[in-house]
Amino acid sequence: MTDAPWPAPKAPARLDATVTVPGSKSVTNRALVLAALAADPGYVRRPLRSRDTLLMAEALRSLGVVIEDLGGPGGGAWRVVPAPLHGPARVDVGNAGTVMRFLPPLAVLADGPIRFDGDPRSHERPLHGVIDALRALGARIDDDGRGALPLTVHGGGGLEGGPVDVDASASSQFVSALLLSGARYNQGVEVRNTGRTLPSLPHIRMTVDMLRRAGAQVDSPEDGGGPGVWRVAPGALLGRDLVVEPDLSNAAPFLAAALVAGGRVTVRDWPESTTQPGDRLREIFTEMGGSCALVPEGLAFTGTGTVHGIDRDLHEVGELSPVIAAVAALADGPSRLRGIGHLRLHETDRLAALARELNALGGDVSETEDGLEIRPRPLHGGLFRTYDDHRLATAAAVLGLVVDGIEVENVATTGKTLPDFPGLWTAMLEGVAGPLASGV
Ligand SMILES: O=C(O)C1=C[C@@H](OP(=O)(O)O)[C@@H](O)[C@H](O)C1
Ligand SMILES: C=C(OP(=O)(O)O)C(=O)O
Repeated sequence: MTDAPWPAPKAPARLDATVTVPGSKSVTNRALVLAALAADPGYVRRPLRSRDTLLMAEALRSLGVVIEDLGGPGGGAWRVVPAPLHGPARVDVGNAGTVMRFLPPLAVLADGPIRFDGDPRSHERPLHGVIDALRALGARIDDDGRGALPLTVHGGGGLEGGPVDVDASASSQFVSALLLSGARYNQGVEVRNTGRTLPSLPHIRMTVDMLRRAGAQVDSPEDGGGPGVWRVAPGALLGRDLVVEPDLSNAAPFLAAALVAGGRVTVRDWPESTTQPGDRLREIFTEMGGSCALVPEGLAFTGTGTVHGIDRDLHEVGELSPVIAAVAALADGPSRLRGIGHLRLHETDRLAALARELNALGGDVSETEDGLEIRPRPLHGGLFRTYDDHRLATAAAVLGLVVDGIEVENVATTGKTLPDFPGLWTAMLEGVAGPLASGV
């Protein structure tokens, strides 16, 4: 990346903005997969159009699925017309966990070889849970033996399916991946997590919820289905007409802005009920000193500029950690962020990157085995390196609101899940931020 660093803007005295956050990555990519596997056409409205979701759409198209862009305001809509899945095809996963994990279980249904590859980092991210499980269920996969990309799935036009053990301690996406395609296997699928831990449970709940809304019969541990066991019965999936919720994890930096700079930021169209982990921000940022209310327009979040430290297990909401760490570095007391060892396997080693970059600005952050200890100290300006990680870049923008001279390396990396983050951020500081979503 050769672009000049982005000078992160300082906040005005008091924020007062209403923000439209684009659609959820996790919902958009699940919706695309489920629509592609359905028995009839469906609509994905207000989809996120970012690198991760465009890669998903392109991958499905390369397998024969028709995805028509209907355009329209507020993200517009995609019409998804399922079709028999064909190989040979090549899938570029970029560095999207959802693409590299969700699509191999779908590719086994195709009638030819599907080659998967992506960014250099995608070769380091764990995929063994998906590869081993698919092999145990009867799939033929060629890889280089590391349990990672690149690989070829030799689609045989179907899969027997049935019970399978998976160690999902490295990523909840292993479980979600198998469940999403499981209804299309002859026997369905029964996934048992053999790992000692399981991150990001809300994302598995999202998978279960979206499968059920598509007509699948799913048992989960939460309905007494046995600890760590999920079952999807074989059967057809329905095409849906679905409106994608705003991405609440990407709402994090905007809410954090009100917290650290003081003032109010309202995020439009905050869902009343959701499986997105970002909904926990209401509680986490309230504990850190803010207050919030669901108002007709969305979630109104108010801060004073004074932030408190927290001691919290974040394993269910790991993707919120980079922004929480940035806020914690500006607090009036220390923080311990626990239960997030799996973040070492995300877009970058997020624990190492956050500690290194915050310390380079004068902070006092240490890595623990499963998290971070953050002892706030006055920070100074400097270059914040982002390691091709969208959430490192948005975390740096939060620091820049109150610390002079923060420059963010490769801010364009935010495009993984957020189109035009700098534009949205600047508009927030000017008090507007984003087109009205209502009426879409
Ligand atoms: O299923 C999903 O949509 C996701 C699950 C989580 O992955 P991990 O369980 O690997 O943390 C999360 O961090 C990621 O951003 C999105
Ligand atoms: C971990 C993340 O992404 P991915 O879907 O690539 O795993 C993330 O968005 O924080």
